[in-house]
Amino acid sequence: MSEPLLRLDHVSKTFARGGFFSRRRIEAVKDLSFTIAADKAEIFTIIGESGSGKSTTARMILGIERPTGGSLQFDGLDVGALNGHADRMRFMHAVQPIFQNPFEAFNPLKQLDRYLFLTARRFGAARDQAEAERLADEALRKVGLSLAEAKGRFPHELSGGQLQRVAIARALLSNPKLIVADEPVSMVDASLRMAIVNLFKALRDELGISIIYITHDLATAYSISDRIIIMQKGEVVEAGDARAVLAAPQHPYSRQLREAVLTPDSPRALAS
Ligand SMILES: Nc1ncnc2c1ncn2[C@@H]1O[C@H](COP(=O)(O)OP(=O)(O)OP(=O)(O)O)[C@@H](O)[C@H]1O
Repeated sequence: MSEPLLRLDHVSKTFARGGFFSRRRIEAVKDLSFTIAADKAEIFTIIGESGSGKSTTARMILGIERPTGGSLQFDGLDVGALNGHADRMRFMHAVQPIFQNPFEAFNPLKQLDRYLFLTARRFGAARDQAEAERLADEALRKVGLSLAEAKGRFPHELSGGQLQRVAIARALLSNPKLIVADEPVSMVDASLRMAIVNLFKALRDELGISIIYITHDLATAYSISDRIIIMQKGEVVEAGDARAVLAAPQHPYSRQLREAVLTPDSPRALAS
């Protein structure tokens, strides 16, 4: 079997909190292992209540936080110890983040097209302005927008949903293999959530990009996930194929997941 794209091997993260006399250890993530295959793109969902360790996991996969135990490998790179400019650049091209609040991802005083052109020059290998514009337009069209719609506009002139699409377009400019999306729709209007998460399906199917989708939203999680892990207090309490977890739910969270399928938000999930 070929090497996986991403391998988490008994990954843990412990934080120390408090002062000298009242030092407490917080085990944010305990003994987490999973892989994402290199040859088949998938949407891998991490679901769990607040404080279950989802964001800490995302931050370790993105190389922002170092694990205190275990190892994290991405395409032959040790993510916990990225050394040298070439390795860091290769990693940053291949793994792109999407965060919860798109308004925090952009400077409010900077026009959105500038971001896209800069990213196209830096990551997308555009050699001149015309090529940067072409690549930016191509990326925006993949998320249902166009350069004409974004040109000259500031972040506050777009809705949260549109801005999250621009953030996804920017991520696509580096041709990533993996997108780590941490609560990407929790600040987006409920009526637009499905449209954004359905975009992830298109990225998986049409561009072969794997997505790690982190959420506590059961309806969207059920609708788009190939595999799911359910975390509670830093530990995986249930894992497997999304439909299999739903077919035989063991954990209260998986039972809620089953009920979420029956909400008006996800009629398509029921029908499929
Ligand atoms: N930098 C830090 N220093 C100390 N403790 C931290 C730090 N980051 C996270 N924690 C703690 O680790 C635990 C897991 O937090 P984490 O943010 O990963 O959970 P989460 O599932 O993403 O929650 P949420 O959905 O609220 O973002 C929590 O108890 C949190 O308080």
